[in-house]
Amino acid sequence: MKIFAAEQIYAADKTTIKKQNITSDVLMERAATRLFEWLHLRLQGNPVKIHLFCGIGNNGGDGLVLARQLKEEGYNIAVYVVRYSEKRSDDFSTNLERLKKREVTPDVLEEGDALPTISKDDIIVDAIFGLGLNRPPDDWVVALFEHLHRSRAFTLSVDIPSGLFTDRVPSDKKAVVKANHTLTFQVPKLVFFLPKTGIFTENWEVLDIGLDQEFLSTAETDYELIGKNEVLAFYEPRKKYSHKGTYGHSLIIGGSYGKIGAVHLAAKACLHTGSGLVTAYVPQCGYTPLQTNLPEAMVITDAAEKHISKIDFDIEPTVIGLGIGMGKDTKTVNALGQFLDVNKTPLVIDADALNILSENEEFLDKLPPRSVLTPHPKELERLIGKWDGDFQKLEMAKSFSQKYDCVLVIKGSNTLTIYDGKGYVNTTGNPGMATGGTGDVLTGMVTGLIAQGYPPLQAAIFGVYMHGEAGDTMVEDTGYQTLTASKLIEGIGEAFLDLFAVDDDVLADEE
Ligand SMILES: NC(=O)C1=CN([C@@H]2O[C@H](COP(=O)(O)OP(=O)(O)OC[C@H]3O[C@@H](n4cnc5c(N)ncnc54)[C@H](O)[C@@H]3O)[C@@H](O)[C@H]2O)[C@@H](O)CC1
Ligand SMILES: [K+]
Repeated sequence: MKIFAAEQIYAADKTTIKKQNITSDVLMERAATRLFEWLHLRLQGNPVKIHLFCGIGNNGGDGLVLARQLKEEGYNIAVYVVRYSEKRSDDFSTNLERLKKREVTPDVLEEGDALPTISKDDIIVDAIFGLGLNRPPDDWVVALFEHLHRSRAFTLSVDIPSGLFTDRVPSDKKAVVKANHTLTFQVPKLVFFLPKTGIFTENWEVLDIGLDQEFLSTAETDYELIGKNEVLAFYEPRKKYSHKGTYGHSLIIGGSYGKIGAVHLAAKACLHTGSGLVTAYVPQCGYTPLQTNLPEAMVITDAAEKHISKIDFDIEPTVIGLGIGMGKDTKTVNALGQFLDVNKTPLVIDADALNILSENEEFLDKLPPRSVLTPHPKELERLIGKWDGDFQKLEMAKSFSQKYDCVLVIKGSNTLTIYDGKGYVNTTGNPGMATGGTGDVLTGMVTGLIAQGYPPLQAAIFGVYMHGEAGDTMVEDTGYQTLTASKLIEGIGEAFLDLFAVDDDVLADEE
């Protein structure tokens, strides 16, 4: 699913109005009707108090239309106009008049006014600012936001939590409404997925308001949301007349004394993702544990006992996963530099190899085109430098990926894969996966996909999705705290099966 920038949404709005020959007022009515339907379906006439806070722009207009429709259905509402500006949008004004005709006169809130009492069992509708926010809200509006937050009432934001910009991180956390749920129009917004801005809404949901399909399907966007539909397009079925050679040979290079488990996890995940053959290249201390515990993998050992001192092998791997548990011993650093001088095989690079690259920038020029780098936030910072906010981080990551022609997988709650100026936002995964070894599993999975012929970008996007899906499947049995990297590997099979699973609802309909 595409993620549109605010300007594109305004343009989609305009095109829709023109092509459907409607007024903006009709579009607002349609959008707010979707909000009403959402609430009405859940509340079924429940007399709970609903406080609607409306700004003076079109977001506020949506709130006013919703208030009118709730009133007509007999709901217990209180409406407030948050007058943070003298200006009013036309559709706001039209709908204010319509509401007044239904004998609902909103309370106007201005600087210095007493704030309404809200009980924790009430519902707040936040229609104060939408996509049009262009500067931080005034202090008294921030105080209102804090008042809403303190009430602990369920807060439903319209389109976007008020105070959240679409293109930058707010400098003051208090200056944004904390939404329990956001009903966003037509398309998800990038800010829902970034660590410093995603925290302002616990959940989000898209409401289809019938914006012009042609515009939506033809527009190019800088970001895309990756769910099952997107990755299904990449999936390569296993062929009947195939053999292990058909699915590539992965080489996992890494490990050091005390960190052989990382290689074990990566190699095992690589096998579970479908790599035809997997070989591990480890220091000698890794030989016995790997041969004992992972019989499917072959093992080549370095001359050194406890760390990699020279990367030297006589096999021809399809792809190499590099760096897990490798450490940064001087000999290892030299070995990596010499290896990169001669290597032409596609690479997936993680962990200590990333840190070595950060400390030896000249190595970056030696990477084969479209190498996949999988940094967590700290490793990313070492690679691309410090950033100021999530948006600058993304721009810096894009430049880095362009400069070195690499696929950059920024690991996090919503892992973001960057390549060729575009970002792919993953939707699977959960906090249970914040545990040692899950990154090694991801490296193994992406390596295993490239081994089977998936191009590096698709392997990264698909691997990240499947990794998260495996975690989501397993956490249902383990709970967050007990999910481990080994468990995650067990979930990879389920993640593949889930790609083609038929929804229970569909089956129920057929019965
Ligand atoms: N295509 C869509 O997605 C649709 C969008 N609609 C709604 O329209 C919204 C956008 O409406 P607007 O463009 O009117 O934007 P807002 O409703 O966010 O209004 C902000 C208004 O306040 C001013 N302003 C911005 N920051 C301020 C600040 N810190 N202090 C004081 N004033 C400030 C702006 O100049 C603007 O007039 C969307 O978020 C959505 O809720 C819907 O009505 C219908 C369709
Ligand atoms: K809002």
